[in-house]
Amino acid sequence: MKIFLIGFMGSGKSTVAGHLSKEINLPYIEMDQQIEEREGMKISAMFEQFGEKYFREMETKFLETLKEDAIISTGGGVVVKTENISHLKKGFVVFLDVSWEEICSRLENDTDRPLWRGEDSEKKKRYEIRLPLYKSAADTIIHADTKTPQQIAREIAGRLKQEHRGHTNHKE
Ligand SMILES: Nc1ncnc2c1ncn2[C@@H]1O[C@H](COP(=O)(O)OP(=O)(O)OP(=O)(O)O)[C@@H](O)[C@H]1O
Ligand SMILES: O=C(O)C1=C[C@@H](O)[C@@H](O)[C@H](O)C1
Ligand SMILES: [Mg+2]
Repeated sequence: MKIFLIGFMGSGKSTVAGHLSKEINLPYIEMDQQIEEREGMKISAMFEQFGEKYFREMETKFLETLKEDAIISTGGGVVVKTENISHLKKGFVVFLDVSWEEICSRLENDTDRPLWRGEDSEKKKRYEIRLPLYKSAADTIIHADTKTPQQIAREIAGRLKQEHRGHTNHKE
């Protein structure tokens, strides 16, 4: 089974993926990192040299070619292309829903994320545009503002069990 963690930059996808991996004993993949390895360059350099559109194409290519079962910590912008959402739908999609205020506090000193730069109003606009996209792509939504990464991982594991029971019941 593929479990996709989706959410805005700083929502905790990478952190939670590590905990969930231990909780359910499934390896986790860092989508951004895999793209960097394939392309042999950092995402920030990709944005600078080839632009965002190129990077978005690399995200689609990653999803198209993903074979193994794993927990996938996706890139924060994976939902901006409709085509990507149909790939996500082949797995179980978990949206880590974190408020704008909490995102800002978590990323206060971040300098590494190419789209976490510039005017606050631009960043907030991006967040607001994406919120409904994350929600509609999700099979389940976790409110993740005030819980620890471990608590969130356990909650996801619980929802996966529910999902599994649901499928089993349908067959009966
Ligand atoms: N549940 C949490 N509570 C408090 N802080 C958290 C929580 N989850 C993650 N963080 C912190 O928030 C920051 C961002 O987390 P993380 O890198 O996991 O987010 P991300 O969703 O993977 O971001 P990106 O999409 O940019 O890769 C980190 O400093 C992390 O330690
Ligand atoms: O929110 C976004 O669009 C991005 C988030 C990061 O995970 C990276 O995938 C990249 O920096 C773009
Ligand atoms: Mg991450």
